[in-house]
Amino acid sequence: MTIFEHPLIQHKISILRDKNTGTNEFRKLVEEIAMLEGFEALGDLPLQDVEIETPIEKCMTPMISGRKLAIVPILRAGLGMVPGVLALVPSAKVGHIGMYRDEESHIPHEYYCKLPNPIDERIIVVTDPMLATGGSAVDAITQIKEHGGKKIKFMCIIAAPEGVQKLHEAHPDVQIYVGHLDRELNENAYICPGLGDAGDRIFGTK
Ligand SMILES: O=P(O)(O)OC[C@H]1O[C@H](OP(=O)(O)OP(=O)(O)O)[C@H](O)[C@@H]1O
Ligand SMILES: O=c1cc[nH]c(=O)[nH]1
Ligand SMILES: [Mg+2]
Repeated sequence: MTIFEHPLIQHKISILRDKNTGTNEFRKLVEEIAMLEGFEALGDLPLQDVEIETPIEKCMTPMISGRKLAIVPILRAGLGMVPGVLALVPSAKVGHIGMYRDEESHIPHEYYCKLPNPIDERIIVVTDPMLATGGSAVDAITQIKEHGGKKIKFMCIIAAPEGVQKLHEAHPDVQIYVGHLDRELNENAYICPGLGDAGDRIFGTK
């Protein structure tokens, strides 16, 4: 697991946590944090030499192919992180997995899945700002693997220790990137201190 200690990420997460931060600012911050996290998480994207002609001469020079990356947000809240990663790799493919957590049982239910096909050769970055019980991330990644996904990274903004443990146990091959590791879950399976309901704060639905 990688926990980002960069002061810019920590500063932006603190503003996210503030209950007085409105939708517009919250959305921008989620996007910016995703870009900062993505810069680090994509440090192993493969390069290939391509021929470029500079004003001086032809040369072989390394480039990233967007065909090597798929971003898969877990709806809804994971959508907020997509523009930040796309800013880094604009031609990446984007899949979607829709999951909602039952309010009583906290068990995730999948309601949508559309992934790039084929997906097996791509580095896949699954985005969701919140890793709480871990149920949504575990099920989404299981679904991606059933579609052939192999090289999977999970990127979140805030995680609870319970979620990290569950995700690591279920998918030990998945690299987990966390903006901040929080204290614990409360009786409603919300992260403490957390930032509340990320989906509602991104989309202004509360
Ligand atoms: O780790 P877990 O315990 O599964 O909880 C985390 C999930 O809960 C939230 O989604 P929610 O069900 O609120 O859906 P939403 O994104 O549409 O608001 C959040 O965005 C994660 O997907
Ligand atoms: O704290 C939490 C837990 C799950 N989902 C959220 O959006 N926030
Ligand atoms: Mg929600």
